[in-house]
Amino acid sequence: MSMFHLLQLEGRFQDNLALLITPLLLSTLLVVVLQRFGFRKSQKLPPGPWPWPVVGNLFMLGKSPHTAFARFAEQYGPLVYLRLGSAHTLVASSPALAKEFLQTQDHVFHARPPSLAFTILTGNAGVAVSSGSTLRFLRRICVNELFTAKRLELFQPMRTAEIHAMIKDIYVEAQDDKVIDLNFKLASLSTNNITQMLCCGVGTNQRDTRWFKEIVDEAFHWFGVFIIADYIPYLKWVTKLQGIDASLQALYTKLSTFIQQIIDEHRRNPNVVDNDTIKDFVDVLLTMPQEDGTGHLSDATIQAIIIDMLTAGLDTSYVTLEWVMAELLRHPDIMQRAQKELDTVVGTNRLVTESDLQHLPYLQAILKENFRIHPPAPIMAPHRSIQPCQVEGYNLPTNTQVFVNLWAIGRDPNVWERPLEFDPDRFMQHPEIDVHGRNFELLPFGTGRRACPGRPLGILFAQIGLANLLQSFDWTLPSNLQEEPMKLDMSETFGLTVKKTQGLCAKAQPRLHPHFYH
Ligand code: HEM
Repeated sequence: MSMFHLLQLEGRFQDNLALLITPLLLSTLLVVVLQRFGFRKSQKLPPGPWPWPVVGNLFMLGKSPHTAFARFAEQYGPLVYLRLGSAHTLVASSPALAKEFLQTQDHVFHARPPSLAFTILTGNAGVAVSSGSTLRFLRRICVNELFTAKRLELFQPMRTAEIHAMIKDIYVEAQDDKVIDLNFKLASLSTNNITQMLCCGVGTNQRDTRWFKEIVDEAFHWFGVFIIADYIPYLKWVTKLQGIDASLQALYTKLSTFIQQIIDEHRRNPNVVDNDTIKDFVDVLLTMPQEDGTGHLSDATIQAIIIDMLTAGLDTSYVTLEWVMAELLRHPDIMQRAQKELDTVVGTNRLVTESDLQHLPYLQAILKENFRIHPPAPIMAPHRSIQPCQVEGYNLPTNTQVFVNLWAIGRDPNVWERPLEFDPDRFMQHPEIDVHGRNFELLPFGTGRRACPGRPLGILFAQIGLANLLQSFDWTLPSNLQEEPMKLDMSETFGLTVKKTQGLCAKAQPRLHPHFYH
């Protein structure tokens, strides 16, 4: 999760600029004086571009903040100071600085900046907007109850059934020589997998999961809208005038009403709780006590956790598979080597299973390489300091927000040899580098108190999804690109997660005996 909901730019800032001009001009005179002669003069700050009055450096971010941040790092060094509206902002673009903010000073930088969209859409509860003891409590639930190895194993039949259904679908289309819309197939797979595990394990149907995707897409739209009040709080009234609060409230009502129906349904028909019965997360959450150890979690808290997981988990999971398939289509030699590994370890007389994954080091190296060059959440989600602190000799005030630019670190020639080359062998030579938050040069899931709680599922889903796609089919690009695969368009669209601008399409040739596809 990427969870750029807390940044909310997606390039729409410029589109909304006209709406903001009048209030900005009115405010400028006052703020320019405070800004020029206030904070910046009294503090020695890291280098960075000069901020404009009121808006600061916001307008310099354009449609791809991660690449703009990388350009600033080239110009000013790995620690850059920006002013986004009135928010003191740092961008960290080196493994050493990632370690400083996410490990050494994790106790200071573990809060999140305020976000109107996220506050309203989660009912101001849940993991992403919490802090202090509530945050610790909710994260304990995620780590100790929801994403445990045992729980993930219980959901294995569901995951396998969904993946096999997708493989069968692709087989049918491949028989008709159709070009496969991988973007759509992978997004549907991720939606079904996550919604079933969260709350649709029982009692709901395909219509419900499709509905989820629609409403989550609507929420994503809002996470991508630039909301001026997040950056310049005294302009809250502009946001109200634009009707943003009301629209967000209406969406929240729709989302929470639907999830409440699911909670009520689970309450009426509780699933048997034992090792042989698959329970979804709502079932688990209904049994959990409150923070003080009494009673049960409130419905509002359960709703917020489910909304957190939906928004953070759906897109991150499928874009990982889409980017890695795009890289493999550009590098047929790497795809063939991964298939050879599958044929050697698993063979062609049975389908790959999750227990095979640990024996597939090259497949794992491919995914690490993909996380390096295409981190789904390229600037993570912003962290905010809860007290004044010192970093590299600079005195930073409370409420300084920091972005760790994973995208820039992954492409930095000082960190990686030939950084723009897709070469999984770098991780075959260094298998000790993993994505579990111990190696600061590769942090696709973050690390520390705010690290992604869904990491075990994110990794598992990517590995088993990729293994099945490669074992079941030979993949090639559509005919116009077959001769020159490197011409495949790899442009990115920034948002909650960075997506391929053009959804991936490819041709599939079955590799296994036909009975495996039925
Ligand atoms: C490939 C898949 C995924 C990637 C790359 C990913 C990445 C991330 C990153 C970078 C963060 C922010 C970490 C930070 O700020 O320090 C995050 C947060 C989060 N992720 Fe994931 N994620 C993935 C899948 C998932 C899944 C499947 C779920 C749940 C179903 C999930 C739930 C969350 C939640 C709830 C947070 C917020 C944590 C907090 O604010 O304390 N993620 N994720």
